[in-house]
Amino acid sequence: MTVTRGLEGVVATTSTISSIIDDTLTYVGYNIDDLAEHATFEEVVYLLWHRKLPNKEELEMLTKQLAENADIPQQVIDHFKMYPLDQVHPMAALRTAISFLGLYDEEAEAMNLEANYRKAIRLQAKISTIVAAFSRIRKGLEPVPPRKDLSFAANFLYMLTGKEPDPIAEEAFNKALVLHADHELNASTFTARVCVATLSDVYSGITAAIGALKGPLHGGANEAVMKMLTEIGTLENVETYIHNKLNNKEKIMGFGHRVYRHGDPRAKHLKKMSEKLTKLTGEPHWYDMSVKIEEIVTSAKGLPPNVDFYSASVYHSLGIDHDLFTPIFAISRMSGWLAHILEQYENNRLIRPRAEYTGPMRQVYVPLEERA
Ligand SMILES: CC(=O)SCCNC(=O)CCNC(=O)[C@H](O)C(C)(C)COP(=O)(O)OP(=O)(O)OC[C@H]1O[C@@H](n2cnc3c(N)ncnc32)[C@H](O)[C@@H]1OP(=O)(O)O
Ligand SMILES: O=C([O-])CC(=O)C(=O)O
Repeated sequence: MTVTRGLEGVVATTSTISSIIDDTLTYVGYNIDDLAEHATFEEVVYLLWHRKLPNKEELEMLTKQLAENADIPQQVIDHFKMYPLDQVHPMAALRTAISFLGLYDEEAEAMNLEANYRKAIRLQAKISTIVAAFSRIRKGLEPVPPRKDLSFAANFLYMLTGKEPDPIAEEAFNKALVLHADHELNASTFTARVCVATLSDVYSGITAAIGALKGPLHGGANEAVMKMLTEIGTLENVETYIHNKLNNKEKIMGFGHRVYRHGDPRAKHLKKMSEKLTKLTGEPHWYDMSVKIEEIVTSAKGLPPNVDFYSASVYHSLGIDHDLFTPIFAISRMSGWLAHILEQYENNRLIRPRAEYTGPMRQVYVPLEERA
């Protein structure tokens, strides 16, 4: 048996959703740079689910469906109020809430394509409301109900704060959502596909995916980046802090990638946004520190920043609590997970690799009373 640790380089499926070829990322063949510049998140959701950009009517229809399905059951809100709120991470709350939400979906167990598509709309619509409601409840505030007249990006920021975001914040948040929407067979998407390949239901697949995204080697890195920036505190401290970490063989969060060799094409967009937004909020030091960290890590280790690195200072500049950074990643990636889940169902085969056994062999069973 040949063991490929971490399944590096293993091609486990075909897919028509997104591609990473020669460090270029596309969604259904559209370069991420064009989508980041021009597309709304709603257009990207349509693209990932239908493999074509929507025309005007198709986009209006999806936008309307997302707006009409954004309310969440009162039971989810009441459930949040029962959590030990001072110790629950929002990703744990989100993971639990999505699973809980499935209990109130009459079609949760239905396995036909139409029902699964309707569930996709409901999940994409409700995840923003869930994250925003949890954030408010843990602060002792009442949730703000979703508005049907706002874009997906603006509606989330509105539900979080109770105030309509300004156009700069809406544009930045929309771009961040577009950039995070899908990424081929990343760990959380693979998790979702493994789960539903047993013919388990959509809610189970998404719950599993959220669990995988939570870890700091994957989506959790964006929160960890902000923790690092906060710990460093000033530009003068960057050099010593980063060199100490590297000397101790510790990883620098937000750097490196399993697939990209010369850099993550999403990072440059987030870097530009970070520069603009940190200046606007009068906190340019977050950007300056990030640039300095990038210089040191790139020259010492040859590792460029990934999507999580500059997104940290972008979300911070939008006034978002640091432990909501990964749930926000999940709001966007929900679109990709659902596209992959639907694709998996279309042409399913159980995903079941092998393990090379390296433990002891030919052991002799000893009765309990004779064991040392
Ligand atoms: C949305 C996303 O999921 S993007 C990724 C988000 N995760 C992070 O930013 C966490 C930090 N980065 C990492 O841990 C890794 O680069 C990963 C998990 C992204 C990719 O991991 P892998 O492909 O398995 O690479 P692996 O962890 O084996 O690293 C290879 C070598 O580069 C080093 N390395 C990789 N990333 C880093 C890093 N961020 N800082 C320092 N060294 C690193 C490793 O220490 C290792 O060195 P060695 O060969 O001397 O032991
Ligand atoms: O593809 C990966 O391994 C991780 C990643 O960048 C993502 O999920 O966006």
